[in-house]
Amino acid sequence: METELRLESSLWVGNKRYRAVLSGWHFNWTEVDKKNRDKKTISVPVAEVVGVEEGRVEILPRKSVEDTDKDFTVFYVKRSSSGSSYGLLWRLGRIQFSCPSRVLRDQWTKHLRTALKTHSPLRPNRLLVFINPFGGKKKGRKIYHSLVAPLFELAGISSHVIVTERANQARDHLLKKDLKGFDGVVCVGGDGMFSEILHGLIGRTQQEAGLSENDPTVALQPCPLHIGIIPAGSTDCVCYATVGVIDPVTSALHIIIGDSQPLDVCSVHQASALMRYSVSLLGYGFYGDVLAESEKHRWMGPLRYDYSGTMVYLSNRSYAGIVQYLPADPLLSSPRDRTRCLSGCSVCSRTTERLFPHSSVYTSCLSFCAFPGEWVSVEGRFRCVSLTCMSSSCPKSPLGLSPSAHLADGTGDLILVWDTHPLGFLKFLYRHTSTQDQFDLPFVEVHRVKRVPAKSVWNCDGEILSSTEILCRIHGQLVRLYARGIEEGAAVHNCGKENDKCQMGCTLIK
Ligand SMILES: CCCCCCCCCCCCC/C=C/[C@@H](O)[C@H](COP(=O)(O)O)NC(=O)CCCCC
Ligand SMILES: Nc1ncnc2c1ncn2[C@@H]1O[C@H](COP(=O)(O)OP(=O)(O)O)[C@@H](O)[C@H]1O
Ligand SMILES: [Ca+2]
Repeated sequence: METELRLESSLWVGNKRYRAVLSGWHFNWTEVDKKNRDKKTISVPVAEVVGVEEGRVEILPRKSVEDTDKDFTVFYVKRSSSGSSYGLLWRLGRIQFSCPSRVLRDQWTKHLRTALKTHSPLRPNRLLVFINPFGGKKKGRKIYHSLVAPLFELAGISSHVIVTERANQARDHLLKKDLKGFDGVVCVGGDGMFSEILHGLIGRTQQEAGLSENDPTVALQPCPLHIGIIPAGSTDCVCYATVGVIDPVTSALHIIIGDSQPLDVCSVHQASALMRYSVSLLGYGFYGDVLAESEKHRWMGPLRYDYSGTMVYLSNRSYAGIVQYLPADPLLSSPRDRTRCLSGCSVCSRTTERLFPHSSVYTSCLSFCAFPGEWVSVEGRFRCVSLTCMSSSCPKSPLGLSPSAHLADGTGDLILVWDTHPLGFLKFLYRHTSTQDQFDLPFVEVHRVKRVPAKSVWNCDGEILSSTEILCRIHGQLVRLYARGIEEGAAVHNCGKENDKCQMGCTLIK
């Protein structure tokens, strides 16, 4: 049986005395007053300790070490509310302890480092980092070098950094080059850059497994490498929907501590050829037109979407189409159940039990054999048709395209917006920016699905598809991100209590 590490000592922080305790999953320190009474305790899960250094160490504004032999510094994750966003900001906390002897100091640093390894086994040692210097406001390089690289260095992570010189360079690198020794791949950029990494890693994994991505019936192999996203793009939807905030430091800390968030991926085929993979918005009609229009105005940066959205809305278009879908099991969850997929979500973990560790077998089973229900077909004129494997929340729409969608349940939400008068459609769009229910409109339908074939023109995570007739299939938990889902600050939960998870692990939408 594994012996639990426990260490308890009286240590000093400045001129205050503390009782520091390392036990099991937690490291905590309590100020003790002159009469030996306990004051405030700070408790940090060992998995959230970023690093332990001998001496008195600072990393900001630059690294400095005062090499004293009785001191040690602990860096850890500190949370703060993010104001407008739903998730929590993570910041680097720091505490400098003084020990009565060097022997005790060495005991503390050794025990803490051992505990770190034991309690967070997915911490990366070596990362491959791709920076898109032209994403978003073109600040990718600066964001990485000033905010992220010092944290990686502090955590002892070595990174191989590639600043891309062309589109698809990151994807091609992942498909062809030696990836031995890397624990994960990090992209610094937006959803387009993430999509390159996604395609490279899924493609490489299938190549190595001898599987054909062109076969829509094949059970794809899950990717062994984790993906980290440092947001530096225009929409940054995948980051927002998996972390809850667009903040490079928060994302870097999730990478460092080796958080792991599985993600559903939708494969998009035409006839017997793979077109793309999608995790967020696969959208026809309005969203396809906005993307096509926005590509002409890339020079505007992120504002191109606001401009193009307005222009496309004013053009007042609708499209004839046929959409068929295979509904998911309604007993498991529904897109109208008013829950949210948050960190530790039980709907996703129930699926996890079935998918891991033999995910390929069960993915195949869920999609082909064990799945109840029949194909449903709808035909008519649509303003837009969207399929999303996750909520697709982003700063423009904090609850997202489908607020109750799940990151890793093996399903996607299909949103059908029938042709309607312009003000009705504006109401639908506007509701995305607030907490009002965009599905509670007579011309909107939402279905939780496993597969969809359709005829249209598509925006696939920010890329235009050349074909209109497509077959989509959701592959549960095909990739894993360095993230943990959204941690909510002060939310109202199913049980009615604040800041207390309900038994389902989900919370009511505010
Ligand atoms: C009257 C107010 C209207 C507001 C409408 C708000 C609806 C917003 C939903 C946005 C969902 C975004 C899903 C993510 C899409 C991205 O993959 C894609 C590419 O992003 P990037 O690589 O960072 O450029 N972004 C888009 O397709 C932009 C859609 C904007 C629609 C207005
Ligand atoms: N060096 C480069 N030059 C031009 N395009 C690039 C480069 N690196 C990546 N790209 C492409 O730029 C597109 C947009 O990148 P992204 O980082 O998502 O920014 P944004 O969110 O502003 O669209 C992606 O599709 C990606 O393939
Ligand atoms: Ca899903």
